[in-house]
Amino acid sequence: MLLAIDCGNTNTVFSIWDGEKFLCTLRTSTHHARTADAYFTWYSTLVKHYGIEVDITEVIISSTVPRVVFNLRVFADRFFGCRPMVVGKPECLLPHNPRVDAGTQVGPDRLVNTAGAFDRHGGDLIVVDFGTATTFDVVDVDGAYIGGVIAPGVNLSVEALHSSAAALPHVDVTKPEKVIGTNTVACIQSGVFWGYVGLVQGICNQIRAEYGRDMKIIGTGGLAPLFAQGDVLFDTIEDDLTMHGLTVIHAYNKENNKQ
Ligand SMILES: Nc1ncnc2c1ncn2[C@@H]1O[C@H](COP(=O)(O)OP(=O)(O)O)[C@@H](O)[C@H]1O
Ligand SMILES: CC(C)(COP(=O)(O)O)[C@@H](O)C(=O)NCCC(=O)O
Ligand SMILES: [K+]
Repeated sequence: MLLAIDCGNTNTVFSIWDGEKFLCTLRTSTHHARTADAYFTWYSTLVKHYGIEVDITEVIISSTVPRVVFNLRVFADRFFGCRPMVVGKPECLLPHNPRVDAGTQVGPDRLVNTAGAFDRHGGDLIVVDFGTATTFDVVDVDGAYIGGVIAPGVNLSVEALHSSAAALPHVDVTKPEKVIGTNTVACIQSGVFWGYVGLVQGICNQIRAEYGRDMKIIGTGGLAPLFAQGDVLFDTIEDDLTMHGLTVIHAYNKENNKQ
């Protein structure tokens, strides 16, 4: 069985696969100081709770936080006796190499999103990932990541307003009924929600114009479903895109990586 780990700046998600069959997803917050033993305590409690028979033999990791990889490697080695594949390391092959400026360390989550999206949809894509940052990943016709956009994440913007303006409270991001807010909370919600709708539409239009071909837009990440409500921002929303990408890269390495 495969354990696929997607570690973002906010959340760490484990998903367990028996061949092509998806078994379960486990989610915790990301902390670089969490030890291998702490991961195992959390993991085994949940697996027991769900009553799943699990026998992990392989592990693949994508992490936007480099420091967590050490403890996840120890976790894989100590409890499953295996050496994980780590996306972004030279020994982990990608189905298509990115075409970006020399020396650029592309976020592994973006490489994984690209692989997952190309496997499902073919090329000419924009993947919009509403994580800690809001990223736009452009997938070329042949499946290569060719760059994109990094914008501040939705929750980061909310926190920045609250921490820098004394009279502004922290608000939950929801879709407001009206654009013109008639109280402080409604005004902030409107600014964040409609601001991001405009940001996504504007950036996707400009990417399309610069790229010069029609492109499909795929939404993913924690807050994507919120932005799908009623507005035609995406062609599809796929919460499992990063996990799917990890299984694609894992299978590609099994087939092509003989080291
Ligand atoms: N199901 C959800 N509903 C609402 N907010 C969510 C949900 N899942 C994640 N979030 C929030 O969305 C943001 C991005 O989450 P996530 O995609 O897990 O980020 P990352 O991959 O950067 O760790 C976080 O601030 C998180 O609190
Ligand atoms: C842009 C990101 C911070 C997004 O991370 P996330 O929001 O998923 O935690 C991450 O992909 C990253 O650290 N990228 C490195 C720079 C780059 O991709 O060009
Ligand atoms: K992410």
